[in-house]
Amino acid sequence: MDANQRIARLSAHLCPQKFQSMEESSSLVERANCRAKGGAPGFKVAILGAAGGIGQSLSLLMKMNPLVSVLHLYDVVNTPGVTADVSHMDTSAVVRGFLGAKELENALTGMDLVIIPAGVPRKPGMTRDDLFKINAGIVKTLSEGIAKCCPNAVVNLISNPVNSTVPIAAEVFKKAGTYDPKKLLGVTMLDVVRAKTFVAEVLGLDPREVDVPVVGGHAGVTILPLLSQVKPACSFTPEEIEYLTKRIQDGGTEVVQAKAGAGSATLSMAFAAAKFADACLRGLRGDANIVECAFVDSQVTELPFFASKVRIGRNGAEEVYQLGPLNEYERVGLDKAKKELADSIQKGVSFIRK
Ligand SMILES: NC(=O)c1ccc[n+]([C@@H]2O[C@H](COP(=O)([O-])OP(=O)(O)OC[C@H]3O[C@@H](n4cnc5c(N)ncnc54)[C@H](O)[C@@H]3O)[C@@H](O)[C@H]2O)c1
Ligand SMILES: O=C(O)C[C@H](O)C(=O)O
Repeated sequence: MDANQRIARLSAHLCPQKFQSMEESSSLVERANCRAKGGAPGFKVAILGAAGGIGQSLSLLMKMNPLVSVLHLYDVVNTPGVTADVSHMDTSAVVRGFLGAKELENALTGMDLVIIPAGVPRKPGMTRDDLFKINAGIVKTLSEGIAKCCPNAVVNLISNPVNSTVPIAAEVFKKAGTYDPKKLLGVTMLDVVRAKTFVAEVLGLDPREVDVPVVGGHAGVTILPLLSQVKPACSFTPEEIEYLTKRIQDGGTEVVQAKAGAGSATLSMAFAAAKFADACLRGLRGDANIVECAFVDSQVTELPFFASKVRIGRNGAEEVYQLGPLNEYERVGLDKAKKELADSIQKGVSFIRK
């Protein structure tokens, strides 16, 4: 291959839609895969909704992750620009962009981890459930693509309402015969990130030294911080417990109101999603003791899905931990959380079963 041919191939690399022929396309993909294998052994990760508020920052952060060898960026708008931009970062992951429904299958084929921040965000006055109408259909379509093209991938689902979108994805996978409960994880990491920040503020500690389990789900009262289990061990006054619980439960609304119509949390969410994805990749690699909170298929309560600490291993969420001892305040909170969660889960299931 002469120098001109090499340049032509490399410039087509960013935008598969510009390939001249299938032959060129597959040879290029092969070449990129070789490069990924040779230069940076690692995982293949797709971000669906990569051009959005979360998606762009998350693309940046995943391009920085040394465990990622191939990064596929998919959206229905603006992926070429985001892909060109992120691909100039001098880290080892090979970045490819995919634009529109006709490229979804190429975006998904061969992926180890699929992260989904696709869908509309809240505006002031809305609940997460108000997003169901639009986001349920988006999550259904993307899940159908995953079932077809990368049924063994671990899925990190961010799109709201998480309490319903995770059951939607599960139902799609069940219908397709590909459901592995260990591989579908609703991302509640932002609740944990907030809880660590707010608790550390009260205790006067570095947030990185603090551990706060947050269980239940990802909306209002379904977000249940277990302040009695904070590490390092500490005690709070009843006023502090009330303040912290409410602030953690309303963290999303705090950002929605501050953004005043310009969307919801994107930067802190991308940070949380990147942290969570990194934990999943370390688990897939076989690292021991990777434990994070996530909204998963669960037998911890009578509900089919629940957020709690899970151990992430080579097969996904390999172990789902019990809640541990709760105090009276948390038991009351758990009852409220379960009531709302039951309806949200059923709404997701019914959307697919009709
Ligand atoms: N789980 C959490 O903790 C958490 C936190 C923050 C936001 N969210 C949710 O994440 C979602 C995205 O938020 P955002 O601020 O990035 O929104 P955004 O509007 O900035 O970006 C969403 C992106 O999704 C894309 N999209 C729409 N339909 C698509 C489809 N069919 N396929 C692929 N991409 C599609 C859009 O083009 C857009 O680029 C919202 O539902 C929001 O509520 C969840
Ligand atoms: O609050 C929202 O709508 C977005 C997200 O779920 C969050 O917790 O920030």
